[in-house]
Amino acid sequence: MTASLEQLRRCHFAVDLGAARTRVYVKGAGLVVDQPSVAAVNTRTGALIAVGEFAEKMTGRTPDYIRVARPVSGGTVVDIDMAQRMLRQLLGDKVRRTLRRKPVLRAAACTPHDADPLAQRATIETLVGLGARRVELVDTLIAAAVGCGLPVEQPEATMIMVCGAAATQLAVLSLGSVVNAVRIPVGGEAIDHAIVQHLRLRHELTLPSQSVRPLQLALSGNGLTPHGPASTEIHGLDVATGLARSVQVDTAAVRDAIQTPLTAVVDGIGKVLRDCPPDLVADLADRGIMMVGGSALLPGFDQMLRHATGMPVAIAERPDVCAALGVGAMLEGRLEPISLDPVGD
Ligand SMILES: Nc1ncnc2c1ncn2[C@@H]1O[C@H](COP(=O)(O)OP(=O)(O)OP(=O)(O)O)[C@@H](O)[C@H]1O
Repeated sequence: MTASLEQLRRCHFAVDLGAARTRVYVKGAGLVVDQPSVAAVNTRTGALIAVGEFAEKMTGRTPDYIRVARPVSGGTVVDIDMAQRMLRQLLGDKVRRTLRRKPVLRAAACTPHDADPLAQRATIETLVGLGARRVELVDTLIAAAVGCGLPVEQPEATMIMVCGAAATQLAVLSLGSVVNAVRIPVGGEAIDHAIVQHLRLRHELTLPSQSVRPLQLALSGNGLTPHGPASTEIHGLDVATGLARSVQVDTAAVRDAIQTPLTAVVDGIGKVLRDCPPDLVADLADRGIMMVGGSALLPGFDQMLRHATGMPVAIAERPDVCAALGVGAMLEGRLEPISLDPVGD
């Protein structure tokens, strides 16, 4: 599915439409958009009121006539029209004018490794609606690996773990291709959800829908590991009375609450390694796993994986924007193509 480096070099901009955030890389200008994938619409007039950070702030605080929409769900564009309007607004007039000047506008887009043809079509249509005459698709796993500087083009194994909002994708790469990959439908959202449920059931506390990142609150410091704080104070609303209340939450209990989603991720690592050729697995014992994606920032997640797998685990320098920077590097021609042409007899 991944386009060739030659095709990507001819693209003018690249888009990574994620369930949580949208990133746009414009050739020659760098990362110009990194905003939540959210749009707010006036349902009476159909007009777009806000996009990105501001629209996200509106979530849960809107009157009847304003709808806050998320056009991307589970890594797939579910509302093409809304995604186009959101992207147009996020790009702004200046960037759009620059792109419009290209005689044949070419775009690249990151797509999950296992995206089905319908999901791929939806991404392509979204960008065609923005004026792109050709759209190249790039596997998010490869883009992220390039973005964090892994030597993907070498004949040695590298393991990348893209920890997104809706899903975690894991792959072993070698010679510029995916050798084996899995997609686990567990990401930052599932972990947040597990904590919200825990607070509701154990402490009868609800958290305002979007104002706080429940995870950050509950796991302040290094809460995912036993070395973190023993308890942490959380502010929320009492389930029964609706009044504001604060509780001391035991971090060990929170750790247990998120064990189920995190176990699925550990199982995924085992699954990828089991189906890999032994030589590549041997490479990985030294090289380990590289974590990218926003959820890689979950405090202590890397230590937990290190403990569970016994492998070295590292977090990329800018984990959240790796995929966008990786596809950007391909657009700028910073990646040398590997030659796998027949060498002759
Ligand atoms: N510092 C942090 N600590 C914990 N979680 C974080 C942090 N920063 C971001 N996240 C989580 O990372 C997720 C967003 O990651 P990212 O931007 O990679 O997602 P995405 O690319 O939009 O998602 P997907 O790849 O699933 O479509 C959110 O669930 C968010 O809660």
